[in-house]
Amino acid sequence: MTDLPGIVITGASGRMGQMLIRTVLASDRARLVGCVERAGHAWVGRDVGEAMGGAAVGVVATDDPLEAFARAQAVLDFTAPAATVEFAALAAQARAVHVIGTTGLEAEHLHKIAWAAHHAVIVRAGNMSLGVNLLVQMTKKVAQALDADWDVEVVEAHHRRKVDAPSGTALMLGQAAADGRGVDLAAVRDAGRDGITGVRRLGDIGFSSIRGGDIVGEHDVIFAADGERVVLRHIATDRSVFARGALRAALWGQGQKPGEYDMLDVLGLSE
Ligand SMILES: NC(=O)C1=CN([C@@H]2O[C@H](COP(=O)(O)OP(=O)(O)OC[C@H]3O[C@@H](n4cnc5c(N)ncnc54)[C@H](O)[C@@H]3O)[C@@H](O)[C@H]2O)C=CC1
Ligand SMILES: O=C(O)C1=N[C@H](C(=O)O)C[C@H](O)C1
Repeated sequence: MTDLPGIVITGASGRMGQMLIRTVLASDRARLVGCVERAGHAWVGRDVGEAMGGAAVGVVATDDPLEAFARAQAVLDFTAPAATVEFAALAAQARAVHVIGTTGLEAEHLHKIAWAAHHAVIVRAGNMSLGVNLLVQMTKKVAQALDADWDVEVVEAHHRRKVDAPSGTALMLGQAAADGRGVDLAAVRDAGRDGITGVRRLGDIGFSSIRGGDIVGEHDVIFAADGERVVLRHIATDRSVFARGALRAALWGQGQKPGEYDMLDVLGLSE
């Protein structure tokens, strides 16, 4: 039992944090050794099982990430960009595999994460589900097959509390379409249309975001031509799909060389 990889979960009280706690506790391939929340959070100092309204599980939430990471073989991190950058440096210091699910990361954050990956294994993906990662591959293939007369639009829908847009998944799908077409996404990205936008530019990849209620995560990639449309769709109905993917990534990362990986590497879907 004690030889199983020890897992620390950051952002423990969050929507994903709580799902990750349940997933790791239910696993016979890993053990929960720590949970981290931000300083001042009501969970700090409390057993996380009790904080979730159940029985004690023997893990008390801390606001000291380095102390927790030092006891872990992997860190599952679904928090916020500034926190994730800090955790990347600390996980590298502790030589723990850092699984990053956090989205909304910008160039400055990605640069710091890439630096940490010189010293430790990092697995990062805007979506850890098997289904979305298959959709990424399908999107690239369809984009390869269709010319720029097929307008590409990525439409995503999420719960009302999501803070970033377009979603990390939408950006992965847009990147896959751009890769399939052999173009630079930054040059063709069209997000946040409003007002007199002018006609659609040939070759652009458009993004639209819906926010409402408790939607877990829905993504369509639409290829629209004159007279016909191809629509690729993924619907997540339960956050457990992301948590299972994250735990799988943590186990896969044990013994890998330092570097930055994604879920296509973990799932063996890389080309
Ligand atoms: N890659 C994937 O498969 C998925 C990614 N996500 C992403 O994960 C992130 C979190 O999503 P949710 O759980 O819905 O958000 P949430 O807001 O419910 O949870 C975030 C948690 O992080 C904690 N946190 C923030 N700063 C912290 C710090 N410095 N130290 C410790 N804890 C800190 C907050 O207190 C909160 O408990 C988002 O970026 C979201 O887009 C969500 C689902 C799947
Ligand atoms: O914030 C969420 O909830 C989700 N975020 C990820 C994203 O930005 O794509 C993954 C999933 O769609 C849920």
